[in-house]
Amino acid sequence: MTKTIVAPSILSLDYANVSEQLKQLNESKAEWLHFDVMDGHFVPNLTFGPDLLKGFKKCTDMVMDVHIMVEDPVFFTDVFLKAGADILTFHYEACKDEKEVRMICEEIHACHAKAGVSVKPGTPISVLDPLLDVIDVVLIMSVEPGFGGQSFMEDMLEKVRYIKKQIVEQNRSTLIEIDGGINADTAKLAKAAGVDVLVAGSYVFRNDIKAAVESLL
Ligand SMILES: O=C(CO)[C@@H](O)[C@H](O)COP(=O)(O)O
Repeated sequence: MTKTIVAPSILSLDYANVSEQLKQLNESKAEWLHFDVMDGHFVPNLTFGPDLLKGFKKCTDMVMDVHIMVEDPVFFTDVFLKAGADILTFHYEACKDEKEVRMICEEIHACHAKAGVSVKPGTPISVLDPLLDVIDVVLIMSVEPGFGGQSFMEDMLEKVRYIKKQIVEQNRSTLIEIDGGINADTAKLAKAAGVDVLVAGSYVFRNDIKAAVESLL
């Protein structure tokens, strides 16, 4: 059986209680911290900038899994790599063409970070087939990006099964990450379909953090 990684999404963190929640995260089995960057254009919400990422990096050794939901991935890639992203995931839909996706992934690699590419629910996952050689993490959105607390779209599991098959056939080590509506029940479905990394926001932060993380593994 392959190992599952849990990546709590700080979108749902209680910002009146940050240090206590970070302490609990550091004591939990979560290995990645999912940092959602939204520009108010690509998605209808506005979130965090690079200074916050720098701050979090000082408080935890967790892998910084930065997901940029932005219209201009070229500009923001550079900004968040400099701020310390370990994994930088951008959206396929925000790129002009396949060539641009490849170029951004190569820029991320040149900064010794891992490259992730995400697809919204309406985008066919097969668009990533010819790009798997440069993608370290495929991030499948299982809700419309923008907000935490939405319901899991079960039909996204078909995308997981499809891309898993491609990864195996192409003999790649690309990880599959899923984001949106993850709880103990949907995590089981996602893992059975082939997901390696579970992003969970409201489920983790609305419950006992350590127990919630453990229930996803
Ligand atoms: O990127 C997003 C939403 O756009 C996610 O990372 C959410 O933060 C996940 O939240 P839950 O669905 O787990 O509450």
